[in-house]
Amino acid sequence: MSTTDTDLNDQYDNVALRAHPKARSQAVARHRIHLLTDIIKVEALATILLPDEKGKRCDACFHHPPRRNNSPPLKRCSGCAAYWYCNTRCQVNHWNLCHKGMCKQFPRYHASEAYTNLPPHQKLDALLLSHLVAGHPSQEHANNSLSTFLSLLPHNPSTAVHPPICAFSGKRTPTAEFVNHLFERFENNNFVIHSHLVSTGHGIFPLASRLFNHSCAPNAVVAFISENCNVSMIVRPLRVINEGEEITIPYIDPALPFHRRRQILELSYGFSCRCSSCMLSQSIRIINSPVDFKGLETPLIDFVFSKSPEKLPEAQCLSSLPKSLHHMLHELCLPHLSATFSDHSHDGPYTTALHVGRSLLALYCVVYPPNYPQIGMHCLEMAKTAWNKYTTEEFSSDSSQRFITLENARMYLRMGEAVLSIMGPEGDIEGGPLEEISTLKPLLVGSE
Ligand SMILES: C[S@@+](CC[C@H](N)C(=O)[O-])C[C@H]1O[C@@H](n2cnc3c(N)ncnc32)[C@H](O)[C@@H]1O
Repeated sequence: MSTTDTDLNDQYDNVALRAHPKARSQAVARHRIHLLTDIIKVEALATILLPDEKGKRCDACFHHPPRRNNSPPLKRCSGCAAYWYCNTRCQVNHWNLCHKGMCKQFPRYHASEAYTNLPPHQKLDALLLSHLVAGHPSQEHANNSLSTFLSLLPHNPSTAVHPPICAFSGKRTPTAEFVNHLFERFENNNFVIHSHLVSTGHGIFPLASRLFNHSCAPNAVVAFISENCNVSMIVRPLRVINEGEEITIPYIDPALPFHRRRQILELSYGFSCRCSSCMLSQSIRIINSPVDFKGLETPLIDFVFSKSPEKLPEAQCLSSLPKSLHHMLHELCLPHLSATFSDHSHDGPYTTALHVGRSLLALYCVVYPPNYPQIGMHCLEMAKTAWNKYTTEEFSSDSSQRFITLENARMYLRMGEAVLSIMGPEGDIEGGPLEEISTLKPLLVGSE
């Protein structure tokens, strides 16, 4: 173990670093970690909003002001007119974190050909790198967070050439070597910041990158919150994690088809995943010709909910998935179910939405570990769809059908609440799923 590992080991209550045969080190649980524990909280070293979010969220803490008439609008930086803040505190914090070093030069940089000709993903890297360098123009006086970032495994040390960054105004001009050194660590260490599964930006959270390896069957996930005029990441367990067990997070969506996951992990992160999910998926043969999923939906639902139609399974269903249902893992199946569900859950017919939505829920229980946030969010959507059906459709003579629909809405709300409470508050609290649950619950409970 390096000195950094030893330093890190002394600092955190829940996590210890151990050597790992392939990934340098791994984070293991110091003791049994229970649900609802914040395993670790890490403040961002640098962040960048996605272009669609600019002007809608605070550039410092990513807070999205509620859409109420009396809520104060975001304040715009009067220097560059391109950054927005909740209030003076956020503005001052961001100024000190990075904006001071680039405000003056930003409009010219943003309009330059060197920047505008970059493809979208490189623009994001260029801006994030500009933020990082503006706040940390050299290795001198590096704080803990920057030192940790510099200790991370680089992705492609020999080939990385940094994209054009915003000129820095300050005493020490950053050297190209230093900027490349930072950029080498971008691809395999940075995070997509999200609020309830919607991406809002990119960010650098060095300690989290240093600690957690990837698994497609992870036992923890990351959530992001606005705190102290900055964005913080919280790592939360999806289940009880035993003492000494490795704590893993997903770097990519575990629902992606196996071959796609393998490709991204090899290209962007430089390793082949050997997690239980990949080992199983490797042995599953899926035919490439178009498959009619329809005939398989009901057997899949029956298989996943065989113990109880009203309860989510306690274990991931992939390892016991019968061969006859393997085609449901075809790369077209999940996107097809998901698109059909979202079309019909908004515009109806709700009966179709609820049927397809149940198949999608069953498939989620195969590709995700229990308590994965997508499962909870989908259950909430199912509860809302059943409630829409209950309140808007004519049930004429058949009142038992109406009652079954209400019971279904209650069941999905219970399932969604159980999963999303494990995830806890994150992202936009106002209008977020936990708020939606507390609005919907009394309506469902009070109806007959
Ligand atoms: C964010 S870092 C994780 C921390 C890393 N273990 C360390 O010691 O700094 C990402 C890098 O760790 C390695 N890694 C992460 N998960 C891995 C896994 N499941 N198997 C092998 N290598 C892994 C890869 O080299 C990847 O590019």
